[in-house]
Order: sequence, then structure tokens, then C-alpha cells
Amino acid sequence: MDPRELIARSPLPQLLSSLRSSYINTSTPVLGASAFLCTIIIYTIAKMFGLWSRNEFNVEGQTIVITGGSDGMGKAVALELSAKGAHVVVVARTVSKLQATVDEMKTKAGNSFKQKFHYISADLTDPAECERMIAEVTAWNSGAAPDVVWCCAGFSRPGYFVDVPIQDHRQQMDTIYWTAANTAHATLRNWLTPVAPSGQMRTPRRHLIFTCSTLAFVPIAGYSPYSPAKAAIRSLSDTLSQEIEMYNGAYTQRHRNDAPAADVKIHTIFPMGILSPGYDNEQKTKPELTKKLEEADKPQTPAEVAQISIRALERGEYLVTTNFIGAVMKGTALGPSPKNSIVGDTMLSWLSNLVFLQVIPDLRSKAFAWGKQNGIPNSTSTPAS
Ligand SMILES: NC(=O)C1=CN([C@@H]2O[C@H](COP(=O)(O)OP(=O)(O)OC[C@H]3O[C@@H](n4cnc5c(N)ncnc54)[C@H](OP(=O)(O)O)[C@@H]3O)[C@@H](O)[C@H]2O)C=CC1
Ligand SMILES: CCCCCCCCCCCCCCCC(=O)[C@@H](N)CO
Repeated sequence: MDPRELIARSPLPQLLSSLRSSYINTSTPVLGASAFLCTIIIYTIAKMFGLWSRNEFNVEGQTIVITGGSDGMGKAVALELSAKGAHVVVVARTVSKLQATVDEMKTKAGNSFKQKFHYISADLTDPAECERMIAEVTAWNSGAAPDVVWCCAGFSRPGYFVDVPIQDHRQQMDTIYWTAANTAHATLRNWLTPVAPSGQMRTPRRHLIFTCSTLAFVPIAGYSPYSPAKAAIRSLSDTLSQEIEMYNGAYTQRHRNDAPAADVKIHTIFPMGILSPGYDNEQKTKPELTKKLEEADKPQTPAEVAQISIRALERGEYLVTTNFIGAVMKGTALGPSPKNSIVGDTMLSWLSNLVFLQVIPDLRSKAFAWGKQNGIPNSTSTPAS
């Protein structure tokens, strides 16, 4: 049978005309409001994919310091940025891994004749070492401060709160929070030093980037040595993102008054699991319950995390997540943090808060059921006297 005849005989034409007459209100205000809503939705989606935006993180020819740049995510970031034409300095403690990274960067460089690479061995838990690092980079960079400082140093030592010796808890605060805070302190003291109008030059915007974890947003049993230190980084980042505005405001008046040499932007990356040497190491002490609670996470490769993070920085994002579950975890804890997009982030937080009404009780009941079935781990039982 002719398909046109089939359609004509079916109830479809009647249904459509009744819909048109009774259900679809085509009055001008309704049409106007629908068009407005559609525009907002399309605009938000397009923005999420980076349409129409200029590159807010153009690193070609810039000097970039990456702490923890000799392994895992930090190394992947170093390789990615050297491929984009940046001069890169990697900082960590072990010299052999740093040397290997510099060699690899040279082979990945976008323009190996122009680009320079360097490493500095330093334990960044020591604030004096952070000061030395910034001074050494500045001297190596012909007296100019670095344009970007990206804090990636850190590792996780999971375990139940009472099982982990108290000095290990403190050490996690040192390696996670203090390596980042010391680096930020040394960097910002350098960047924010006032320059007289006569000494002002055209200096591009500078970026200070922290690397956090989605565990700063959502609790998972077994991460008590680590999550509080990451949450502290998030709090530092939010506070600095506001405080820096004072300096950025002063910078706009640099032709009249002493002011910092450049405008500064703060960003923080919140990865999920990363398949790094640090990850292999943390798996050794990670409680089985923790592995079960985080099983929804499908760890990403360091290169994936680096590429996704850099693309988000290019779009100018402030708090950056690297996959869908990470975004939902951020959404539930976004609170007063500055948003990347008012519409997108607000809708995300509404959705996430509904999802987490179910997720948090579920995580707790899994922990309860675990204890009911397996008892407490041996190491926490009271020693026999
Ligand atoms: N792996 C994961 O699943 C996740 C990791 N993260 C975070 O991402 C970042 C990168 O993690 P990952 O890729 O696993 O890194 P790795 O553990 O593989 O590498 C850590 C890097 O930090 C350096 N480092 C460690 N301690 C110090 C120190 N005191 N001073 C200077 N450098 C130090 C290491 O070099 P050296 O030892 O030679 O000093 C190495 O270069 C970390 O901040 C981590 O907390 C966030 C979410 C998930
Ligand atoms: C649809 C939404 C559902 C949400 C379910 C929540 C699941 C929680 C997953 C927790 C994953 C934690 C990854 C952090 C890794 C990290 O930082 C450590 N490896 C330390 O290095």
C-alpha cells in the first residue's frame, strides 16, 4: 500500500490536528518564553563544549612549573604542555625520574629549537625549598617569573582512621596540603610584588593551578588520611580566588599606581582515579571496603586526565572535573564556590543533590553491612593483655 495512503487512513492526522488546536498554545508570550528557554539551553550546551570561546590558556612560549611533574598526572601534564610549545620546569624529589621526564619532553616538544626544559629536585613540604624553587626558575628564565604554576605533587595513603598511625595522618597533610600551600605562597609572593608604573611591561595573565580530588566533595570510608587535606586545598583555592580579585583590581590601575605585574587566575582540578604509579601504590594499603565503595569509578589514564584538564582551562573553567561522575560529585558540593556557568552549574547542582539523597545513605549502609558480615579488621581489635 502507498505509505501516504497508510498515513491518511491512520489516526495520526486527526491526532495531530487535535493536538494543534487544543494542546499547543501558540500565543505570542508562550512562544516567546519557549524561544527564550531554548536559546538558554542551546547556549549552555554549546558553552559546555567550548563553542565561541577564545583560548583562555594559551601556553605557547610560556614558562610553566609543574610540581610532582615526574610521574603520573604531573608528568602527563608536562608532556602535554611541552607538545603545546611551553617551556617546562618539573619539580619533585627523585632526580632520576625528573631527568627521564625532561628527556621525554624534549622528544615531545612542539618546537624543540625554541623550547627550554629544566628540572629541580626539591621536597616541597619544606617552605624554604619552595622559595628556592621559584628563585631558581626565575633565574633560569632570564629573570622573569614563571607564567603558570601547576601543583600536582602528592600521593594518597588510604586506611581506616584508627588504623593509620597519627604521624601518617600528619604526613598526608604535609604532602597534600602543605606542598600546595607552600608552592602557592612562594609563587604569589613573587607574582604579587608591586611594580612601579615605570617598570610595568606587557605581561600575560598568570595561572596558579591546584590539583585536588573529587574526594574533597564526597566522603568515602578509608580516605580519612587524605580527603581532609584535599578539602583544605579546595578551601584555600576558593579563598584565594576571591582575595586575588583585590590584586587584579589594583592591576587595572597599574598606569597610575604600584601594582602587580600581571593579572592572576586561580583554578583547581578534581580528578577521579588516575592510573598512575601513585595509584598502584595506594592500592596496597587500600581497605577492601574502600575499593567496593569507589567501584563506580573507572580510573582514567594520566594522559586523559591531563588533556581533559587542559581543555577545561582553555575554556576558562575554575573548578574542573574530568568525567561525568566527577561532575555529579562536584555538583552536590558546589555550595558557594564560583561557578563555571550559572545555568549549567545550577542545574547540575539541583540534579546532583537529588542523586546524592540516595548515594550517601547507600554508602553508609554498605559500610554497615560490611561490618555486619566481616567484623572489624584485625589491626583495630584491642591487643590481648
Ligand atoms: N592517582 C589517583 O587516583 C588520584 C590522584 N590525585 C592527585 O593528583 C596528583 C597526582 O597524582 P598521581 O598522578 O597519582 O601522582 P604520582 O603519585 O604518580 O606522582 C606523584 C608526584 O609527586 C611527587 N612528590 C611527592 N611528594 C613530593 C614532595 N614532598 N615534594 C615534591 N614532590 C613530591 C613525586 O615525585 P617524588 O616522589 O620523586 O618526589 C611524583 O612526581 C596528586 O596530587 C594526587 O593526590 C587526585 C585524584 C586521584
Ligand atoms: C551518578 C553519581 C554516583 C556517585 C557515586 C559516588 C561514587 C564515589 C566514587 C569515589 C571515587 C573517588 C576517586 C578519587 C580518587 C582519589 O583521589 C584517590 N585515588 C587518591 O589518590
